[in-house]
Amino acid sequence: MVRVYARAKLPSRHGDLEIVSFTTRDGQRIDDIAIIAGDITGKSAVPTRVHSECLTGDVFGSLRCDCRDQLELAIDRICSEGVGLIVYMRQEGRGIGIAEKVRAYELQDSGLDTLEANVHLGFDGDLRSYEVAASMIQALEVDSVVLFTNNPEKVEGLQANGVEVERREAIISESREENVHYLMTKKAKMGHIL
Ligand SMILES: Nc1nc2c(ncn2[C@@H]2O[C@H](COP(=O)(O)OP(=O)(O)OP(=O)(O)O)[C@@H](O)[C@H]2O)c(=O)[nH]1
Repeated sequence: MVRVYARAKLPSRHGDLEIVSFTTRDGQRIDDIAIIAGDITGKSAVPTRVHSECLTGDVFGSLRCDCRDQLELAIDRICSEGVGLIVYMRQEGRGIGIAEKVRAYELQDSGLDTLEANVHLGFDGDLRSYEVAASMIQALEVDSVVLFTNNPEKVEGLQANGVEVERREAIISESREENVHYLMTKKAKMGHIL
């Protein structure tokens, strides 16, 4: 479904990485990207994080969620192992986009939890699909992955789209006063394993 479009070196403050972009089969550029450490082509049990964009956390360091902590744990892990993959999916706000996510935060500030806020706005709790992520992993010719996630739906979503997940590894950051309610809601209502 997707193919590699371009790849370039990405020296980073974490270590030497590579960035890869993709197109659909009919040539449309997609915004989702892969960040790679080492040589993953044809490899099994590649340490892999499929990360959903979180502008507030990933870029601005918001403490409302654990997104940035998880991203940094994953980058440090693949850099220290010298091999691994981060598939960075532009599925901001579990797929509702940044404008609606801010509205969802507004609703959470007045007492709703993260799921109730989505529902109040007329969305399902999670709109993400893992079809494109799976296709990117396949386009990179990765044989199988060790997936860093606490979300069983992510494992199932990749497997359903043909990715061999050798095993899941938890990716747990320190909970903070600002995100403990969010983390507890993910555990209680969204099946996350913390
Ligand atoms: N709609 C909505 N999205 C949120 C909220 N907080 C964080 N997000 C988004 O949630 C996504 C991350 O999802 P999480 O449920 O934290 O984690 P996950 O990716 O399902 O699971 P892990 O692999 O364990 O991290 C990112 O796209 C964030 O922008 C929120 O309160 N509402």
